[in-house]
Amino acid sequence: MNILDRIVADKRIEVDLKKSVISARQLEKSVLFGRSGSSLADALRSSSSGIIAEHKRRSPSKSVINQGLNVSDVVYGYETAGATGISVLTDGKYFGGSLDDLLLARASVEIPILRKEFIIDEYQILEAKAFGADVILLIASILSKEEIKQFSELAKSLHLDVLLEVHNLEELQKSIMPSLDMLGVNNRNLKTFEVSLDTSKTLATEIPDEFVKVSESGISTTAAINELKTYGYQGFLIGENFMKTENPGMNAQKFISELVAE
Ligand SMILES: O=C(O)c1ccccc1NCC(=O)[C@H](O)[C@H](O)COP(=O)(O)O
Repeated sequence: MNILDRIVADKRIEVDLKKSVISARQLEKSVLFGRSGSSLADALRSSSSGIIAEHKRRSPSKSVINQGLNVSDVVYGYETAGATGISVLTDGKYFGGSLDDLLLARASVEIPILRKEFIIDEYQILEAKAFGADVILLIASILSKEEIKQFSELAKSLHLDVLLEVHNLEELQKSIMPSLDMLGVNNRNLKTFEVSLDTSKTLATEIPDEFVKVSESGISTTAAINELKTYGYQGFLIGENFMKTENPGMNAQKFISELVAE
């Protein structure tokens, strides 16, 4: 079994257990469920940096990245640095994240927040809304076309943006539908962990113009972003490059200042 299959198998067990503790009805009663979110896609269309800065403690490909930081400090640092959006990993077992991280992030920043999660059930979309997210991630390789449609339509009905992630042409072709806002190309193969920015470059022309294009993973230089911009990308998801330092917010500030000055 590859790591992605393992993550998804564990996620199914986790979601079934959670449903028995907090019902969907209870999630819908949360104060944040009624909050009108802000659109990451709109923010990216008018942003000069396009940076979506991620809170990421560890990962299957790198194990520990940075476990000693306070999520509120990190995301506030990102917002102050000029990030256009924030990504918060909520998976516990493989990434050391939690829904509490999402809640604390929501309490700390105004800019759009992406719940970075392996969504395989509508329940997780209700959770995203109840814990303050503005955007959900759907990963094409773990979902059928019907699930992508069902989940993205539910998200839109809750006024959440949808970022659909692909890694190859087949995933892209099966996924294109009007209920998506952003198409993300993950430069990391989630089964082998191989990373290449060429993945974003190759798939760029296949993404219809109505979707905001987001390049994800393995981005560590402003030069890489300037090159990806020539392929039409407006969003750039960066985790490890910021999180591996003592002060991710300060690191992001330096990076974004350099980017917008070029
Ligand atoms: O990052 C991993 O090792 C990973 C492994 C398996 C599934 C997903 C994984 N990462 C999720 C992400 O998409 C990244 O956290 C995100 O794009 C940021 O990437 P990076 O800038 O390379 O940290």
